[in-house]
Amino acid sequence: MKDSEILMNPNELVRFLKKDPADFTKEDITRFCEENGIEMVNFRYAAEDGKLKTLNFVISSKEHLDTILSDGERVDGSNLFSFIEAGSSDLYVIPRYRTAFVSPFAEVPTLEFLCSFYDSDGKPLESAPEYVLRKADEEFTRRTGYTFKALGELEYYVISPRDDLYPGRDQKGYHSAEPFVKFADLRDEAMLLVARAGGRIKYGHSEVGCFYNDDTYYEQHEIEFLPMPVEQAVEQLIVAKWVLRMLGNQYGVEISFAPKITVGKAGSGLHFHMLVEKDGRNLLVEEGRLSPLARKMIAGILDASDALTAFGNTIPTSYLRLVPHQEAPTTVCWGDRNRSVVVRVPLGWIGADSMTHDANPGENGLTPNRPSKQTFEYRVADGSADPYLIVSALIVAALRGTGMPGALEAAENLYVSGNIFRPEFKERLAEFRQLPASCVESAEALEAKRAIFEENGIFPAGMIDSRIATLKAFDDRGLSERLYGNNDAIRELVEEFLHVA
Ligand SMILES: NC(=O)CC[C@H](N)C(=O)O
Repeated sequence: MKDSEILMNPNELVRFLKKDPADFTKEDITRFCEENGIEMVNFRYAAEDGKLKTLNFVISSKEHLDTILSDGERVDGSNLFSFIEAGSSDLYVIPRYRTAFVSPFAEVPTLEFLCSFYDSDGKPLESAPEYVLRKADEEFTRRTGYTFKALGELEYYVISPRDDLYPGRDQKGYHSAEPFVKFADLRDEAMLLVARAGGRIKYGHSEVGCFYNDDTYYEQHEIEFLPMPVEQAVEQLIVAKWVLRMLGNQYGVEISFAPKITVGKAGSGLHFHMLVEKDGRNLLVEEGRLSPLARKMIAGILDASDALTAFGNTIPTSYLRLVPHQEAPTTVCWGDRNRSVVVRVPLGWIGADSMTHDANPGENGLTPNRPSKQTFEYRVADGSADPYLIVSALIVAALRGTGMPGALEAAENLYVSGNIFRPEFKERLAEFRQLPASCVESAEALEAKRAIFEENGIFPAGMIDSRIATLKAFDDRGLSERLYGNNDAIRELVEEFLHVA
């Protein structure tokens, strides 16, 4: 980490210890606690429900702190994960020092750590989502020699009592500013706290979704992160969801990451952008266009896209979101600007280096040769996803694409250059596969393609079995059609899943 990155780093530990979090040692953490009056430690881990759990400690001595940091603790895994049986359920949780941050909410100075799960033999817990991601990431690098990076776009609704002063316009919230949006301050505060907790944020803005329902106001926002190694990409999302909910509680409003709040209004996605690097060079771009590597990875993702929903779209209301004309994907194809596709390739500043000089004629300094910002974006997932598992599944699918026979031809055949719902695409649209329309269909797709995810032991068979069983238990085939027009039933279903994941 360069001095400049340390000096302005939002994370207090980085500024104090003057080093990259990856290099934090137990001694560093202890010194930070001693010199900053830290009195408590919290262990945090996401369980099967995707929410951050907590185990609190009061530090009673330097030796006690040393024991906490060295040994971790023991927890009952059967209450955290359904695939762990009661009876042989003890697990260890071990703090990862690089994730340390000062709690933004605790009244006494408290240090927070994200933890990893270990089994009774001290081995990483095979089915821990965080370990699945580590395996997928390591396999990608082992097979290709490249680093996989990702970032999430976290969309959410703020649900509050109606306020008719400077009202927002229905479905016109995109990038709206105060006073026409009411919860930009909550977003700003969340961004700051997430950055202090180690998250790297690209930007925040208000989103399309904006509507009133009787006395309730629904306002949609988004926080988008910067590309990070995948474990950090997921960690920052999980911390951000926690921070947003905590702030919601303080502001007296509900924050929901639910895929759909009501039919006919924008849903909330959890899109993931991806890129691949080697020696700091972005390999998605070659000679000013999308590289064959990128196109093969996209082909791999499209090929597995029906089964991917089993990890990214895990509740019945997920499938109320995947409908036409709501900027959500429906059809298995990819494109550049179109938002109804599974994978979108956004503008990547290719061939656009003279803009700054044009806008600032006095500025003659050339933009330094920075690595390309090009990414491709998987648009299907929503807030019901376990981010560890959907990113693992995307890596596995993309890696498979790199060795898939005919991947480049498949990518070419599935490319659409414009809005897929325009009349000229009608015939091609009919040729493309549609995404699953229910949890049950998603489970069936995973059943058919489970081998892709189980290869090399990345996803344990028991975890896939449990995913399939959970999805099938919703018994929601044809639910969207059955609910059509029945607003009370839709409202009830939305309410049931408002705070899932
Ligand atoms: N601008 C956007 O891309 C909005 C995305 C949309 N909210 C979704 O459901 O995915």
